[in-house]
Amino acid sequence: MSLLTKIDHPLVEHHLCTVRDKSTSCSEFRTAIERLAVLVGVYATEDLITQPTTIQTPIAAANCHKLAMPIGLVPILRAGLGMVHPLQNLLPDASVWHLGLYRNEETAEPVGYYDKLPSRGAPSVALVLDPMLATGGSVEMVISRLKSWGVNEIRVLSIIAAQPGIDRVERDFPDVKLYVAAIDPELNEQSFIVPGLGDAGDRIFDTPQNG
Ligand SMILES: O=P(O)(O)OC[C@H]1O[C@H](OP(=O)(O)OP(=O)(O)O)[C@H](O)[C@@H]1O
Ligand SMILES: O=c1cc[nH]c(=O)[nH]1
Ligand SMILES: [Mg+2]
Repeated sequence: MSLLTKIDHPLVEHHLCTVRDKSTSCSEFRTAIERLAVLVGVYATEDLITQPTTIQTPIAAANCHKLAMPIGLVPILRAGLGMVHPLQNLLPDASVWHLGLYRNEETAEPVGYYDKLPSRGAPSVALVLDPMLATGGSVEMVISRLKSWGVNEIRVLSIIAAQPGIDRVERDFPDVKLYVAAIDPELNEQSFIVPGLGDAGDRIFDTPQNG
């Protein structure tokens, strides 16, 4: 059974046009990433476990359901920060655990530079946030770290994922669920996703690297 969910939804298609377009402004890009993160987030949380509870409305008692497990959001710095607020809105009680990685420009291998996870207290479910899954190296480094921390269930939320990166994560971590808005076929020589959207972190934070 594949644990990959590619979200087919007209709103996803619409907002993907905005993030892919090189003429989209930085603020429009951020907003579209947030809208896509909500859409991916809804699908990535649709089977979270809830427990029954009774709520007193102004009229009568109502049978309701509350989320039953501690959930952690794990944005991969920097670009993953662009998905935090929309997911926090959906999951206001989730804790947020930051991990900082960048890709070496020559090798495309991930380099870790920020990790303050405590030795204990891992959430039951971790939602890893990163708009881009290219070679899969960054997300695999994070998955390994979360597993060694003790997270039981890991779900990766991405906006655009490349097929080679998906294949790699499915091969190395068959228990990890992937939720993506788009699957692109390939990577270029610099390991950028084709057609992709360029460098997500630079477009979110308006830090162009080449002019
Ligand atoms: O699947 P991979 O080949 O590892 O590539 C994906 C990673 O690359 C980007 O981060 P980047 O290194 O550009 O850092 P940034 O978010 O600080 O821009 C992106 O946000 C992912 O974290
Ligand atoms: O295409 C890519 C690949 C990695 N990181 C990005 O931001 N974009
Ligand atoms: Mg980047």
